[in-house]
Amino acid sequence: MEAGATMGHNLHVLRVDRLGKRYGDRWIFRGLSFQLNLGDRLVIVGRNGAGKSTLLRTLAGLLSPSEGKVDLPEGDPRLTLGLSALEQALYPQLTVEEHLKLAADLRGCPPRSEELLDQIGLTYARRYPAGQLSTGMKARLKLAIATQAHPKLLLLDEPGAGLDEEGRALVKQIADEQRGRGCLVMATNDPSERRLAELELELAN
Ligand SMILES: Nc1ncnc2c1ncn2[C@@H]1O[C@H](COP(=O)(O)OP(=O)(O)OP(=O)(O)O)[C@@H](O)[C@H]1O
Repeated sequence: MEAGATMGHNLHVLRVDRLGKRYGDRWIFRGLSFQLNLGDRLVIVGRNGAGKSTLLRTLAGLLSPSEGKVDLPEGDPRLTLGLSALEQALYPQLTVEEHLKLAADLRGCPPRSEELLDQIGLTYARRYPAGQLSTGMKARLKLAIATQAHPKLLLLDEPGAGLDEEGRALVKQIADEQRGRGCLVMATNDPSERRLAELELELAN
């Protein structure tokens, strides 16, 4: 599959070349090639176990490819890449605002805490420890952490899971903002989230 404009163009944000990942001798996906340019939004769909999270984690550099390669945006990946995923751990004892500060410190970027707390609707919960947050509140905090440095490549794994209507509107807002900033890759089977992206890749194994 090839998404976005011409291959060989050097304005790409993400380029994936014959990418494959296997666990043991079982291939989860193989031969994936595509390119995303500024403003491109791609949704990855596929049944449970099809490999959506595995692909996102491989794009994020958390898993190494079994074959092929991923060209990430130029620059420090702590600033150019943001990932929000269900399995991502939060620190139960740290508060919402301490998470934002820690994430900013680790990235070496300004914390933007006030603005982010307001955007994710958690200003009232800024001093709650993460261990006391509901599922949807945790999902909102992960979105804030992923978008904190305005990454060129934003990777969202089932961002709407656990979110209420206002939380889903937040996902749409983030997807819209990302268009002007870089590109978005989102794994989801949710029909309303699928509509947020112009490009679609279906995984089947
Ligand atoms: N560390 C691992 N070792 C071996 N197999 C794994 C590992 N992680 C995932 N898998 C397998 O890889 C396949 C793809 O899993 P993955 O989580 O990427 O699917 P998914 O499409 O994101 O599923 P879902 O829609 O349920 O979130 C599954 O069959 C899973 O069991």
